[in-house]
Amino acid sequence: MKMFFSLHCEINKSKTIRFKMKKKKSNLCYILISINLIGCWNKYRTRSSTGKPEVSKSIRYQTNMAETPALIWEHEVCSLLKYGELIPRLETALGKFSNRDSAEVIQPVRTTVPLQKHSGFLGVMPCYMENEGILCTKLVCFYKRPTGSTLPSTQATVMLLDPEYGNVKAIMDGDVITGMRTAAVSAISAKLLMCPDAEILTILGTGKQALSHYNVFTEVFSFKEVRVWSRSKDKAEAFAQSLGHHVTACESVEEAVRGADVIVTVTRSTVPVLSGQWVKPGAHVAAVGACRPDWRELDDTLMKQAVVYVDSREAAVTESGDIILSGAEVFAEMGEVINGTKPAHREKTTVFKSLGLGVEDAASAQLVFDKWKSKAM
Ligand SMILES: NC(=O)C1=CN([C@@H]2O[C@H](COP(=O)(O)OP(=O)(O)OC[C@H]3O[C@@H](n4cnc5c(N)ncnc54)[C@H](O)[C@@H]3O)[C@@H](O)[C@H]2O)C=CC1
Ligand SMILES: O=C([O-])C1=[NH+]CCC1
Repeated sequence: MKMFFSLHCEINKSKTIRFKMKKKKSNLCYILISINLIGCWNKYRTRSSTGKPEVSKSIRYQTNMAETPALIWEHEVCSLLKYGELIPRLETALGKFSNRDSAEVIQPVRTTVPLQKHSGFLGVMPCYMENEGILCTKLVCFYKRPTGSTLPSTQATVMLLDPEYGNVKAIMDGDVITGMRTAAVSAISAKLLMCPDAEILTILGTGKQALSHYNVFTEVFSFKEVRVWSRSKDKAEAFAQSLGHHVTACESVEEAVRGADVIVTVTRSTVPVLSGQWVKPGAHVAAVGACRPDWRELDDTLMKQAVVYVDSREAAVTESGDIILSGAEVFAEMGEVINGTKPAHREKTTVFKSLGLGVEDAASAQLVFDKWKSKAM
């Protein structure tokens, strides 16, 4: 691995400046550090009456308190984030979110800016967890791509900030976080809501989320059968083969979901693909796609026959086409079930409508950062 050196500047009581060299892992880090140092020097140096540069109080503040942002790349996030550690952190975060205690979590519904020309949206997802000292925001662009498009459906970046000073502590890849935290939250919903003897898992869709969902569901549970479906049989077969010979590619949604105990919908569809007619009574559905008020994955029959759980009530009634257009009632948030304030109806057909929350990104990013720091030491 390439090693770079970063320059660290310290100011002692006599206002003399010391520069220290420190090993860093990336050249971009090095560039950022240099920019930061030059910027902070230019901004905060003052001229004394003798015309010589003098260090003001502000630079002491800046150099002592502000740290150079860490840049944490996709492969690093990938190697640092493990479901075994992520899942408990997300359960805690969802529980705190549902307490609606502003000292625990402040997390508004994401702001979305339409990118009309590109059939997409920029989502801004801030979150502050005061008691834990976590201030975070994710920027995520997501798109309604035409069939056959090879462009990514989502691209995300996560930023962690120091809540006291407001400086950025870390900028990290958000794609792995988005893939893993979304799948982990679906697995939490299944852990709480699927029937205890669940044997058959079906995944509708064969993209990024399909893969992260397959990974976590097979790591955490022991299904006897896994089925996958995609609009193109070839894609479904290629996906099934890439996962192993125990995975079956199905021709139709109906064939894929009949008799399944757990169904994960991870498509980019904007119209219903899953009908309640085909869903076994008592099955659990984790519905991950359709995150705009006019997008659907599930039909009205399913939405009305199921007990509906969500990640956030506010987000559900603002962003979920499956909830808004079906008129289905939200029974509980996942966090309420975790907190024990709402029951988990395992015996009934359940839908967990996932939209994705900033608090999930914040908890995940802090975990990545903690591990990155302990490795860097
Ligand atoms: N709830 C959450 O927290 C999150 C939700 N998402 C959403 O999850 C969905 C999947 O995301 P990715 O796996 O990253 O996307 P992807 O582009 O990697 O995969 C999408 C899959 O949907 C299939 N598909 C596209 N149009 C379809 C249609 N009309 N009917 C049936 N299948 C169709 C594609 O063939 C592909 O298999 C997207 O809607 C995305 O916006 C993404 C991230 C987080
Ligand atoms: O939570 C998230 O990152 C997203 N939800 C829908 C698209 C992206």
